[in-house]
Amino acid sequence: MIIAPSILNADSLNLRYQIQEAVNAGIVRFHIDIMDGHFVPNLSFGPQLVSDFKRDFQNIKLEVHLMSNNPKDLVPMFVKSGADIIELHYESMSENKLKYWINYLKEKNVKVGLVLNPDTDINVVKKFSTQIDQVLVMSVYPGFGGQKFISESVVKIQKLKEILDDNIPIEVDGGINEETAKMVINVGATILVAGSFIFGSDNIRQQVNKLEEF
Ligand SMILES: O=C(CO)[C@H](O)[C@H](O)COP(=O)(O)O
Ligand SMILES: [Co+2]
Repeated sequence: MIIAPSILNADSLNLRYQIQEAVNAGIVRFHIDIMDGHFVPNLSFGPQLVSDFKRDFQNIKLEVHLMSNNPKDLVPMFVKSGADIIELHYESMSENKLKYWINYLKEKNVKVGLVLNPDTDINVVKKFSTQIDQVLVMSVYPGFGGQKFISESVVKIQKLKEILDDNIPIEVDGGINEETAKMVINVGATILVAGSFIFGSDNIRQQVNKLEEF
């Protein structure tokens, strides 16, 4: 099981210290939410954050959750910034464009995740399953941290597990806490994104430990 903390709701002015605390608690991968103010009604980080992060935490893997319908400008930027994994929303572009960008990332040796919004049919993954490295199931509507976990996500993950090859891990993003983590792990999720549960507390190590118990 991998825990990928989302720094979306971390304290921007104390980011380095909060990241370091999570690393000290054993975290080896972070989730960077990129919001473009268009595909989702919020703004977050840019490629500079990713390159600074990679410069100062060289052993840490970064997954970029790209919430944008402007892949043409943003995908190359985040490849250049050093992202290890780029996660593209099924809903953000046509299937042909998605195939194009998945191939582009493969050629650049960047791993690819396919992201599904809460209302998206899980069967769409079948069209991409030979090309992707992981699937990210959104358990909230994308755009903001700190939302409530959508409980229907559990059945969705269970069904996705049945149609996906075992070598494609399922990641879950949104509203993850001790209870919801247990629910999604029980049905086959192996990567958990957790934002406010980890950074909304004064004790980051303790929050990481709580999720790592499973
Ligand atoms: O993609 C996201 C929102 O669009 C975030 O990754 C997600 O919301 C994590 O935050 P939290 O754990 O607080 O729900
Ligand atoms: Co995210």
